[in-house]
Amino acid sequence: MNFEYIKTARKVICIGRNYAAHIKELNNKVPKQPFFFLKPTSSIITPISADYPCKQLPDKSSFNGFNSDGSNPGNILIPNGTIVHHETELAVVMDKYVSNELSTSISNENVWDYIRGVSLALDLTARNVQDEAKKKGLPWSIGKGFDTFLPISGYIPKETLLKTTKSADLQNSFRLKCYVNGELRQDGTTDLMLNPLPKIIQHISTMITLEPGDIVLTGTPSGVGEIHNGDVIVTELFLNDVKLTDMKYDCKERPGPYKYIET
Ligand SMILES: O=C([O-])CC(=O)C(=O)O
Ligand SMILES: [Mg+2]
Repeated sequence: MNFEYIKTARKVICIGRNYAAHIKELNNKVPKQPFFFLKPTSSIITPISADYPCKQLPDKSSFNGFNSDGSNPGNILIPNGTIVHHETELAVVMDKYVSNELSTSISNENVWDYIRGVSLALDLTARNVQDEAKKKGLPWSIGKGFDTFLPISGYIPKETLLKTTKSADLQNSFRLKCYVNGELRQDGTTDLMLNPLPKIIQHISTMITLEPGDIVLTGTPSGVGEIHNGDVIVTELFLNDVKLTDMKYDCKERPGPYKYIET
């Protein structure tokens, strides 16, 4: 697995509410314009395996930088008092500076000129922290940005995608699955995105310039739900019927003094 790409991500930017069924399950409205939020790179973890053993962190620490190969093998940490939801998402890795693009200039055909490859991500969300922020007009940064809230897979270059499928229509060919303790919770396909990749990238570029290496999360399909200390989360990314990658994480209690208290 190649995690080198994580070192070049200067930001992680995410679209919210990009699948109709997910909007409905959380009783939200379809946005009139796409909207975005950021996740800090300090929230990134990568899977633990024989090749990538769990990092020994300094006392009390829940993030201490990336290994020289870009990995940060760790468990999902559940902060005290939070209700954490899994959101499995397709991530794309940018290959170019993209700034102030016109809506006519990025198409389904040329969008892959802007993208270096893809990976599989979990946009973990402290739903009660986010719900309070939504109600009070406060930022989502903490609900989305706790340490370990961005589990991410190794990188799949676009050349592999193009070799794996004969179809030129990559946008509509990915499938995402998420299991909690063996139970299938999410199973969605990227043809259901309300804003497809060209629109996501073009829109972001009109407000925030995308830089090579930046990671863009494309929104979650329906089926989000709670995860708790002791749960095992497995998520999978397919291109048509071919599994591109998967990830497995254990959930543990977050150490340290944080406890969710209403703002
Ligand atoms: O927290 C939310 O529901 C917004 C979001 O990230 C998504 O739709 O993927
Ligand atoms: Mg999300």
